[in-house]
Amino acid sequence: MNDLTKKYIIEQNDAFGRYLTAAADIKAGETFLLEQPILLLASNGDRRCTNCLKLTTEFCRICQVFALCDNCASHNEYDCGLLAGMKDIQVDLVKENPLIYGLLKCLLLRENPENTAYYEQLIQMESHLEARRGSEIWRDLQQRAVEPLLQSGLRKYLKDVQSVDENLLHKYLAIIDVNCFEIRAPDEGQLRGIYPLAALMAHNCVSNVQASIDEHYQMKVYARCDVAKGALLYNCYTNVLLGTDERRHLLKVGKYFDCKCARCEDPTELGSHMSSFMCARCADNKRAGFIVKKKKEPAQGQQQTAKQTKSSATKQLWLWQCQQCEHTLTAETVEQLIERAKEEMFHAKDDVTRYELLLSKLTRYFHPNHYLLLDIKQNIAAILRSILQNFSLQPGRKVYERKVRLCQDILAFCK
Ligand SMILES: C[S@@+](CC[C@H](N)C(=O)[O-])C[C@H]1O[C@@H](n2cnc3c(N)ncnc32)[C@H](O)[C@@H]1O
Repeated sequence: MNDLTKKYIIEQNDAFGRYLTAAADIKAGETFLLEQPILLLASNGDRRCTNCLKLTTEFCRICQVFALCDNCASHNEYDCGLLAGMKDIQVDLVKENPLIYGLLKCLLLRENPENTAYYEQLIQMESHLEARRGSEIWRDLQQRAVEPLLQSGLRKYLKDVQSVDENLLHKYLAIIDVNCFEIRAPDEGQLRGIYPLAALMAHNCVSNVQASIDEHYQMKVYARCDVAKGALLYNCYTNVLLGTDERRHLLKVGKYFDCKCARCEDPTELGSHMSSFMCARCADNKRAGFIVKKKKEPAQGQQQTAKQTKSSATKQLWLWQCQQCEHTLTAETVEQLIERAKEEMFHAKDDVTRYELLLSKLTRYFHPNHYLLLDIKQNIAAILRSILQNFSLQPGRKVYERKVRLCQDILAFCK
């Protein structure tokens, strides 16, 4: 390891598990962590060449298990040799279930004596195995990865065979889901990478670090702002351009924790109003009022009755209320407004005129900074980009101006 190891410390507490803090002052823009992945995996059941990671339908002629494209002569010698020696396995079962490859890569890391240290790092990672047990994702992966792998017959060729059971395989899948970084694939689509040190950083919806991954899959993590010695190094695990409810939901179902960062806890999302609505009553009175989601003050003596379900109790903890006039919206109305807007966005797909009309219509109900309006702006900007790249369409000055304006609006949120 290089000198950068002096820039961070691994610590642990009950709230976050393990996390990183700054071991010294880190300046804005300064790189404090460089890391290579211990695993690179295809996403979404894609079939990718195990060597160059491009999409392919070809397989290695020697081991016959891993995908290998025509442009690549070979892949990892140890993996290929071990698999080639497994004479009576059901190769078709492996090929038909591409999610098996993630498991296979974890098992091969465990097998290879040269990779013991990497495997130790992998198996120590947070899995939230018990929270996943029996869930929908558990059942789905049981069917599409765990069972086919166990039925393929390759288990008997692995060391310490008794320990290679459903539990271990689900643990691998859970570790990947909780810890992976999304990476752009060399052709199209996404890959998933496991970077054990970078994965230790705790989450915050306003991060103080930025991770970038180069074409050789090396990750570089640098500070987005000055970070004082002793401060936590926070990465953002989710899309910063989503509203609080959406971010919290994704973090809960994907990473198994309730985000309590300052942005999630603040009804105005630190003044950005990315989840706020326009108050109709204030608009009637010719003033601007914004409806935000606030925690309800519990009435004195009010207690949750045994009959209340957990979700109804959770809903009752929140209130959508105007900061100016205290006018309220019910949670159902808010849900409907969002669902209807999403439906209309779906139907406007790829049509700039429909998007622009929708944008001006929704501005009556949603705060101009609302994340759905931002999403529409991004969609319009993407369409305008392709128009501007096509000189045969002879785009006029207005198209350029609109594109610049939209990009300025979007960039304002990325600071
Ligand atoms: C990528 S791992 C981070 C490393 C992990 N803490 C460990 O000990 O291996 C993500 C997990 O860390 C914990 N975590 C990260 N950020 C958190 C936060 N802001 N609040 C609560 N838990 C957090 C959660 O358990 C989450 O599933």
